[in-house]
Amino acid sequence: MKYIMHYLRKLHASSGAALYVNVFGMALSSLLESASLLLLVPLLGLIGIVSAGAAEGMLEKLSGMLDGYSTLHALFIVIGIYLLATLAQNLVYRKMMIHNIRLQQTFSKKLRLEAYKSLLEAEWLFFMRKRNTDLVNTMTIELARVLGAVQLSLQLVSSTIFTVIQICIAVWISPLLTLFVLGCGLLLGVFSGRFIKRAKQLGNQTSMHAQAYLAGISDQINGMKDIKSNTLEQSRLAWLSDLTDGMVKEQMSYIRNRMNSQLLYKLSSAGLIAVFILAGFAFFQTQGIALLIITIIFARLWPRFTDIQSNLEQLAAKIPACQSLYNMQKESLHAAERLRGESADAAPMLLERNIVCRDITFRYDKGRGNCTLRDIRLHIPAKGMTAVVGASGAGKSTLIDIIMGLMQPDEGYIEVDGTAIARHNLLAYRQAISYVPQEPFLFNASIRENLAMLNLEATDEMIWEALEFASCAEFVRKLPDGLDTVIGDRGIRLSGGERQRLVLARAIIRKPSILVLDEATSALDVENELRIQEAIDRLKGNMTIIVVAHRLSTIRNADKVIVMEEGRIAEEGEFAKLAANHASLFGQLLQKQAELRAEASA
Ligand SMILES: Nc1ncnc2c1ncn2[C@@H]1O[C@H](COP(=O)(O)OP(=O)(O)OP(=O)(O)O)[C@@H](O)[C@H]1O
Repeated sequence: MKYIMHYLRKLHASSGAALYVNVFGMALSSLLESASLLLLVPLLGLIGIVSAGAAEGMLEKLSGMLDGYSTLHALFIVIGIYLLATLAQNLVYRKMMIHNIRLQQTFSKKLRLEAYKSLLEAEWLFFMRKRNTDLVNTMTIELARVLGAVQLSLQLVSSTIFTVIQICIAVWISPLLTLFVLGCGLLLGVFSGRFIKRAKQLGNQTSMHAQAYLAGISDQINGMKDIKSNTLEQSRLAWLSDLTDGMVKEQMSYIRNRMNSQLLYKLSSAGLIAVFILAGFAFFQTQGIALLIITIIFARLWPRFTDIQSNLEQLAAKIPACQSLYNMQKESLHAAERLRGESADAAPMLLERNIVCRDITFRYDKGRGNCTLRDIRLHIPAKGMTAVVGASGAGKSTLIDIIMGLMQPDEGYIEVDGTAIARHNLLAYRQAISYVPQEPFLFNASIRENLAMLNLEATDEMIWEALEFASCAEFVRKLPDGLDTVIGDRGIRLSGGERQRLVLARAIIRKPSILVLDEATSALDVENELRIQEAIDRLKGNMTIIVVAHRLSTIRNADKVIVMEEGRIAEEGEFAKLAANHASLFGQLLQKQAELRAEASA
């Protein structure tokens, strides 16, 4: 319940007084509905279904008010009041429903924004530790279930208010009989506790299945080429079949649990009505018309008990989703970068002299395990091209993430032109960097939008200039919609090389002081690679370029090469000098690549 209360408190904070207006409106609607029901008493007396003498106590008073009128007039008055009460109830109900949806939608927007903001503000390490699809699952399926839980809670409050009002009226008419029925209801509530518990267990399974499904299906759709080329279709179908078997079982258990509880409620409802009609006559001396009214009230009230029970079960099944969103927000807030005193549009830092790594040490598993980077002392000259090379797992990407300010070192720090990078200037530093990742990522939008995202003031002229620079203007010109062509998941398909060059154009349009390319040429053929090389050479001298390279042929023009080995800098210097020393690690790496290339072309 703690997790649901957390989101209800948020709803309260988001809606303020409007929430009380809603609850009050729902209560008013119930009251009007009950009032119109009560008018049936004199109405029935007037039209002679029951004799007027049968109405006693408060029923007598109601009928008594109409004493001075002729039967026809009294009938019109009662029907008029009945119609007015019904009209008022429906108008209030309509208004409240619209109000309710507005509250829900506002809250839904607020919750989505808040959850996404907490994710966006989390440090990069948080994302490295999480499975992407788990985050996607929480932000989509689980978040929708949380909104469902909040809606159910509101329904529960309104059902409870309605029920309480109806009970009050029933108590007014016949306290003893009402207490008797309530006693039975409570007893039933105690029995049905196990249905709610079971629903919560099944809700946990729903969350687990949704997580496994999303993770598996997105992995497999991303890896479809591997599946097809390795003929894994049957095994993947078997995986899905097993998973869906589990889902079917869980859904069947859930529906069985719900149907069982409803069966219990419905049977006991029929039994109860029979018992209290008999008891009304036998023990409580309730008069015919009062008994009729109580019967009507309880015939309407009992389904509300069933609704409350059903809402509680559905709510219990959604608790795991609330817990999952709560935990994600808590963890991401805990991992927030806590940048100090900087707004998101901080002016980019200018790099004039150098970037220096001062004795940097870093571990992924804090306090445990080996250091991924150890005592890194490094000097990256401004406006030059620096290449980072090394065997797989040597720590190249980790070093780049630290140099880009995405991860903070455990020891040591980064210095830019003699100023240490810390929380107060981290954002300005990052604004100075553009990054071309290993796997080129493009947003699901037009080419123009993709490029303008990094420079809101970019004109078409600037966009074409960047495209020319990255050697992609030619193929963009050939596209039917030119700059308006939609790319990304739902857009046209581009080759790896074309995507890579577009990402490079996007990086350039920002006119960054520092350009970081993580194996940016890995997806390119020889011709494209050469064109990219030319683009990078053109950029040399204008900005500081840091390249993580696997293909050593692409870094021949680097001003400085850094060779990494097991988290340390093993060698550094000019390409030609390092290459000339065949005994050096770099010399060996070159040798190995030359052999591999020779084998491949043989
Ligand atoms: N998120 C992570 N959590 C724990 N360890 C990690 C994580 N990412 C990388 N490592 C480990 O840190 C070491 C350095 O990894 P890194 O990715 O920096 O190497 P790399 O030189 O870039 O490798 P590659 O060329 O294969 O990309 C490796 O041993 C790797 O297993």
